[in-house]
Parts: sequence; C-alpha cells; structure tokens
Amino acid sequence: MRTAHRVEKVRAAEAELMARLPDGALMARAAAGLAAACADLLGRVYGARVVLLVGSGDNGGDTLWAGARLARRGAAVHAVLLAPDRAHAAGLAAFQAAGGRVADDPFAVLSGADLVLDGITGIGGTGGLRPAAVPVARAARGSGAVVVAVDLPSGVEADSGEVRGEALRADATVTFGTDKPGLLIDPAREHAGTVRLVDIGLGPHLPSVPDVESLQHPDVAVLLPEPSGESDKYRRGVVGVAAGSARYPGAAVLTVAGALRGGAGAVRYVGPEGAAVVARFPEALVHAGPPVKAGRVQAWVVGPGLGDDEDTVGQVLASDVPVLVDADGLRLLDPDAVRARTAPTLLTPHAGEAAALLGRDRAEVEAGRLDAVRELSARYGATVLLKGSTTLIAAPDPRLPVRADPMGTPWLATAGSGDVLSGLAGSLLAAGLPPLDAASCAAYLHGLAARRAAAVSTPITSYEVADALGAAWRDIRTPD
Ligand SMILES: NC(=O)C1=CN([C@@H]2O[C@H](COP(=O)(O)OP(=O)(O)OC[C@H]3O[C@@H](n4cnc5c(N)ncnc54)[C@H](OP(=O)(O)O)[C@@H]3O)[C@@H](O)[C@H]2O)[C@@H](O)CC1
Ligand SMILES: Nc1ncnc2c1ncn2[C@@H]1O[C@H](COP(=O)(O)OP(=O)(O)O)[C@@H](O)[C@H]1O
Ligand SMILES: [K+]
Repeated sequence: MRTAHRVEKVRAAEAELMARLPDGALMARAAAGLAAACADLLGRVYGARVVLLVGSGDNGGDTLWAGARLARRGAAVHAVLLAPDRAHAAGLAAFQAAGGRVADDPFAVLSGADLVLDGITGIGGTGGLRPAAVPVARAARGSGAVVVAVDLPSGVEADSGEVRGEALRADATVTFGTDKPGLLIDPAREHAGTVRLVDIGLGPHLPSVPDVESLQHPDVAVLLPEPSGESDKYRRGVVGVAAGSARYPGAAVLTVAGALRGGAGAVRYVGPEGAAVVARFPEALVHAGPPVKAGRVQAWVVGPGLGDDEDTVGQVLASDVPVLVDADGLRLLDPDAVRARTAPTLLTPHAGEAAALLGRDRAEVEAGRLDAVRELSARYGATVLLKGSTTLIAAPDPRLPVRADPMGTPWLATAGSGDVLSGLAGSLLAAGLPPLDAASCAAYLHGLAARRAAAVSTPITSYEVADALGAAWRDIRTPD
C-alpha cells in the first residue's frame, strides 16, 4: 500500500521527530536520500553537470545540501537562487564550501545540464509557480536534462493534486517521509514522473490512517474473492445487470462481460437485450424484466446504456442489496432514494456525470478531483468512484482514506470501457466485497487488464479489456 498524508500531518510528525534529533538531522537525512537517488539516475556522478533551482524555503535547503554532496563526489554543480537573500543559509554555505557555485546566468547553466534538481517549493508552496520561476522551470524542462523534483514538483498543491497555475514537470520526484496526496492524484501526479520515497524516520509519528492511499498488487491479492471447496454458484454471489437498450445494445454485452470476470458465481442480465447477451455469453442468465420480477441477486448494476428507463433505476434502488449506479442511472436517480437506502450504494460517475450531480462545471471537477469525490460521497451517503485520468474512490465515512487508483492508463479512454468497469465492480459487490474494496479492486484490475491488452496491440477496445481481466486477475493472485 502506498500512503499519503496531508501537509499539516507531515509538519506535526516532523515537529515531534525534530524534538528528539539534533538540529539539521532531518534535512541531512533528506539530502542524503536525495543525493543517492540523483547518483542512481546519473550513473556516474564525477564530471556530471548538475543545476539546482533553489527557492526561499527548506525545500531549497534540502536541495543545496544534496548539491553539496554531489559536488563533493566530483559533479560540477551550479545553484540558481530564485530568492538570493532568502536562500537557506546553512545549506548555501555547505554547498559553496563543497565547491558548488552560484550561477550568474540561469539559462546558460541549464542549457548544458545533465540533471536539474527542482527545489523551488515543496510542501510550503501554494498557487502555482510565481512569475520569476516560470521561465526557469520551462528552461529546465526544455534543456534535455533529467529533471528531479525535490519532495514535490514545484507549483502543485500537495494536499489535493490541483495545479493552480504553471508547475514544473519532472521526470522523477524524490519525496520525504511519506507520499503527499498530490503525488497520487492528477493533474499534479502527471508532473511528478516516477516517485521515490526516502525514509527519514517520520513513519512512527504519522497518523496510522492516511488521507489518501493506493493499493498495490499484494493489497489487491488479499481482497479478491477466491472460490473454496464449499462454494457453489449461489454462494459465490449472483450479480444482476440492468443495462442496455435498443439504442445501446452493446452496453448490455460489455457490462455482462465485466461482470462475468468479477468473481460472482452467476450473472443475471435483466432488460431488453437478452438475445444479444446470450449470443455472446451463453453462460449468462437472462430475463426480460422488470428487475423486481427477475429473481434474487446479491448485488445490482444499473445504468449503462439504459436510456430513459427511470422505473428500472427506481426498482433497483428500492432493493435491499448493494447497488452500483452508472451512466444513465446517475442521470435518472432520485437522490433521496439513494440516501434512504440501507444497503450500500456505489456511484461510478466520470467527471461530466459528477459535475451534473454536484451542479458544478466539468473542468472544476477535473481540476479538483479529491474535493469532488469527497463531496459527492458525503452528499449521497454513498461510496463514489470518480473515473478519469486518476480514478478516485471515496467511502461515505470521511475518516476513511480516499483510494487513488495507480493502474489506469489513457488507453482506457475508449467507448464502453466504463461499462466493463461497472459490471466488474458489481460482480465483486455480489461476491461480498465492501463497496470501497469492490470499487478499488475493480479499478485496479480494469487498469491492469487494459495495460495487458495494450501490450499486445494498440489501440485497445473495451471488449479486449474485458477479455484480459482473467489474465490480470491471475497476475495479481500469482505474481512471478
Ligand atoms: N516537513 C518535513 O518533515 C521535512 C521537510 N523538509 C523539506 O522542507 C520543505 C518544506 O519547507 P518550507 O516549509 O520551508 O517550505 P518550501 O516548500 O520550501 O516553500 C516555502 C517557501 O516558498 C515560497 N513560496 C510559496 N509559494 C511559492 C510559489 N508558488 N512560488 C515560489 N515561491 C513560493 C514561500 O516564500 P514567501 O511566500 O514568503 O515568499 C516560502 O518561503 C519540504 O517540502 C521538504 O523539502 C525536509 O528537509 C525534511 C523533513
Ligand atoms: N485519461 C485517462 N487515463 C486513464 N483512464 C481513463 C482516462 N480517461 C478515461 N479513463 C477510464 O476509462 C473508463 C471510461 O469510462 P466512461 O467514461 O464511463 O466511458 P464509457 O461510458 O464510454 O464506458 C473509466 O474507467 C475511466 O477511468
Ligand atoms: K520542489
């Protein structure tokens, strides 16, 4: 599991730890880890041309101390001081004593650099890069050097992943003590590149429950349901799929395709497209509907390609089993009916649907995903999976961490892939997973399946994603 903590918690943990350590010890740990990571990236430190971008805070301090270490190992290191009178004094003295030099012309040193360290701002920065830093950050990006962000790419919001102006784009980020939420959530995540965590001893002082977390293979492996000797198809769970219409028959097929790969023992399709479903999947049970007459299920998926069938949405929401609502279902749902439910509800909007549910602009949701997913889940008393370049999942209990899916790939931005995801997540609900786990395992498997399909051929289709789910599942359960 990767875990991320908000800045206030990082600062509280830092204060507790610093009280037990000599002055400067924490910065020394951070700088040592940072210099080691740079050495790895460079391969050969001796003779390498390194440029430090140094702001006015401790982020610049870390960078100067790391620059001193690299200079002592024979690198030619120049520091670009963005606020010369306020650069970290002890760091600057150590840097110069080690042979580092302050650059007169930032653009000249950047044009020949092998490695640039971005120490403009870390967790103390807000509001995008200030104007003076913008041309320097652009020159760093355009220089051809490897750009390493110190703690965070400067200009991104650590707590939310928002980018409120211009921000530096790094190839890699070396972060200290814990991940920050912004490192796991777009658009900031995209600026961070590959993230490496340096342990500075903060762990025992941080709250055990993080603000944001990302599942990794082993976390998903323990959550996925596995049939046992006692299993039969009903004990494994039956998932009901109310999806598709004459206008969108494919949604019925794709949702069932996802559901068949989600661990439930049986998939019961309910709606007008039973013939199309059975033609592709003879193993599916089909019923013309309505849902109340279709027989018992352990969870429902309602909405993909449903058209304007409001009755179906109402009937499914009135059931006493977990319900996943997607696509047209989100448009047709009665918010009070969702709030009145006693069994769990999982809503799976993309940014446009989330914006409609919240009464905001789509762009606002995309810029502030964390806030949007928390707000939706609080308003509806439901678990919410917000799809997109970072898929986020929030449970209605605000004490639980938001999960950020690390597996998505832009290849998933293809029609119908959301239908596959909703079938898959609904099937995991029917198999008995709590909604937060069902949704986050589904997003993870979906992303991994898309990556597997994309490794064979690109562009990928939604059907290929569904087809690769079995192999993705096996990868997780039996890693090499
Ligand atoms: N906490 C920990 O556990 C540890 C923390 N450590 C390190 O300390 C870092 C935090 O240091 P920090 O608190 O000094 O803040 P930092 O990120 O350097 O920036 C603040 C300065 O930038 C300025 N500024 C603000 N916004 C700006 C903008 N948009 N564009 C440009 N400038 C802007 C603002 O100045 P002002 O607003 O006064 O002009 C302020 O002076 C942390 O990320 C990590 O690297 C490690 O050493 C070890 C353990
Ligand atoms: N840029 C992206 N990067 C990663 N995943 C994406 C991106 N864009 C879309 N996705 C994923 O693709 C799927 C699209 O779902 P959705 O928007 O419901 O499409 P549809 O309705 O066509 O099925 C979601 O799982 C979403 O998270
Ligand atoms: K930085």
